[in-house]
Amino acid sequence: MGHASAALPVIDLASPDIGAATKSIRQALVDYGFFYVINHGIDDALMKSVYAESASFFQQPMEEKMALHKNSSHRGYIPPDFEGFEADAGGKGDLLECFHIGSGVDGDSKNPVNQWPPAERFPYWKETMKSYYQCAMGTSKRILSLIALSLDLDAEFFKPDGSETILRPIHYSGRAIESKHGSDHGANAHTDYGMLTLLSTDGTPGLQICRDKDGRPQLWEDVHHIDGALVVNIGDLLERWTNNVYRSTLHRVLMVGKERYSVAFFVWPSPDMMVTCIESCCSEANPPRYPPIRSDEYLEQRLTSTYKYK
Ligand SMILES: O=C(O)CCC(=O)C(=O)O
Ligand SMILES: [Fe+2]
Repeated sequence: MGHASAALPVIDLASPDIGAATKSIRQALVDYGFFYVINHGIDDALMKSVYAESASFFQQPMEEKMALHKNSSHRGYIPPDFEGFEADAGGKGDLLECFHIGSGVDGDSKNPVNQWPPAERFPYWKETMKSYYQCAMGTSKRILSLIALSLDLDAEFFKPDGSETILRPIHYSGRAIESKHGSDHGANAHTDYGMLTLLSTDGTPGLQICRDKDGRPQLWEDVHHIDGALVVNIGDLLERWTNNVYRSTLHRVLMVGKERYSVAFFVWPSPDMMVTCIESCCSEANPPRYPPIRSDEYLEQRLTSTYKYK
């Protein structure tokens, strides 16, 4: 693609050497805000089923998909050109289409906000997505323990309870559709908002990171695909929590003239968690840059400025 490839570290989640894994994660998050994980515990067969279900949903006519249009709980189908990421240059929409599935997948009847494709036509959709959600949550917790240890915190510090976590199957058509904002990117340059993102792709290239968002010209590096590995990155909330010691890195997805599927999993802390500068990330010489904020307040602020829906 004519770009340099990012030399992201590969973290082996099955390694018994926790000290070494913790050290590599720290370095990765200081340098890139991104890394790969292998031996992550998500079964290959499950992964394939998620892609198969995702493809069968997105291949439907637009009217069928729009019947599950994103609701006021931000769950459901999001058509192309709908999101306007704050970080993008001219308010252009993304060409991707995606589907948001949140908690409540664990049978939480207090939170019945998810939408599901009709079971007659999609008999395995819900079960498949539920299984993936649970596996990805397990993997995320293991990664978050290592991140906590890398910050001299208790391994259980981040305690995601899943209530704000989102599973998001994504489809890029590969065609440059007629966009009302003139976008030509699958996903425009953005940072993720939350704590941690787990990303799986079908191997089609397009994902790029920019380590210095203020550099001109911006330098973009390809994140190449490693079979069986997941890409992990942190979001703005964790950057803020670490007083900018760990980086929430700008990334985007270019259209390469080929259809592309990916599956993102965005992990948030519990809604009532106070995000207060982590002790090992500040000192007298480097005082906290941000006031404390509740995790749910921060999420609300970010969502309100991203989505144009009413
Ligand atoms: O599809 C991808 O590879 C990246 C998606 C992404 O960055 C996002 O959904 O936030
Ligand atoms: Fe992202």
